Amino acid sequence: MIQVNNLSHQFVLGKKGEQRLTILENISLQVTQGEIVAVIGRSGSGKSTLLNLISGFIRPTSGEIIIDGENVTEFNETQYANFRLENLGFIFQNFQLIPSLTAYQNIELPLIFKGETEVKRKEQTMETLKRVGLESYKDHYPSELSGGQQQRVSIARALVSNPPIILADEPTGSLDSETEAEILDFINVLNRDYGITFLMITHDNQVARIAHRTIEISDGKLTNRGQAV
Ligand SMILES: Nc1ncnc2c1ncn2[C@@H]1O[C@H](COP(=O)(O)OP(=O)(O)OP(=O)(O)O)[C@@H](O)[C@H]1O
Repeated sequence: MIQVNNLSHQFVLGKKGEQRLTILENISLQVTQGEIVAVIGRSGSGKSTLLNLISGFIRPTSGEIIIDGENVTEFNETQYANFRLENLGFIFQNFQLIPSLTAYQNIELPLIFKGETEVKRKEQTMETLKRVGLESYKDHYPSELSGGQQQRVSIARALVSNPPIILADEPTGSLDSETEAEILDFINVLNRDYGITFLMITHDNQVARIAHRTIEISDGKLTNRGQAV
């Protein structure tokens, strides 16, 4: 489903680009359909960089990324943006909801970007709101929701266009432990019932608990930690 081959990334620093910082070196990994894979590693080890490379928000110095049989490394920006809309959902630690939009409007956004009709948008947004159990909160603004509810809205936004893969950067990083457990159970259900593949960054053992497999980044390289307990 996601195949990363010999991926390396250097950030170019300095006004004249005189300095190069190697973050990832010859990384290869595979995530198969229906897996929940956790990426762990100390702060600054390159976990977010790996996710940003897979998402196409930054481009690798070398190597290739194949998602669902497509060599996305060869895509131009427009092709990548379209591919993201169809295939990838995103969940972030700080939810990244738009404060001036209601829960409903935040969830509807990817469908507007996809150019769906109003009728289809309404149908899919309402169905997704039900799936995350927030129907009665649809007209609430993010500031009127708890952290867990905000993360549910952001999960709904990731789910609304039915992507086969969700990339999550510390999805429970700003939640208390009880809400974290609830969101993790929910991710587990989405994986089990809908077969959604999750690639999740975490430095939290709780998150690694629901993962089928854990990968560790250290010194720019990967170590596969095998099956989680
Ligand atoms: N745009 C950039 N330009 C230069 N260096 C960057 C850039 N983005 C990240 N870095 C550096 O790359 C390294 C890896 O950053 P990254 O955010 O991928 O780490 P991380 O493992 O996700 O960290 P954390 O757990 O703290 O979120 C860090 O040293 C960071 O300072």
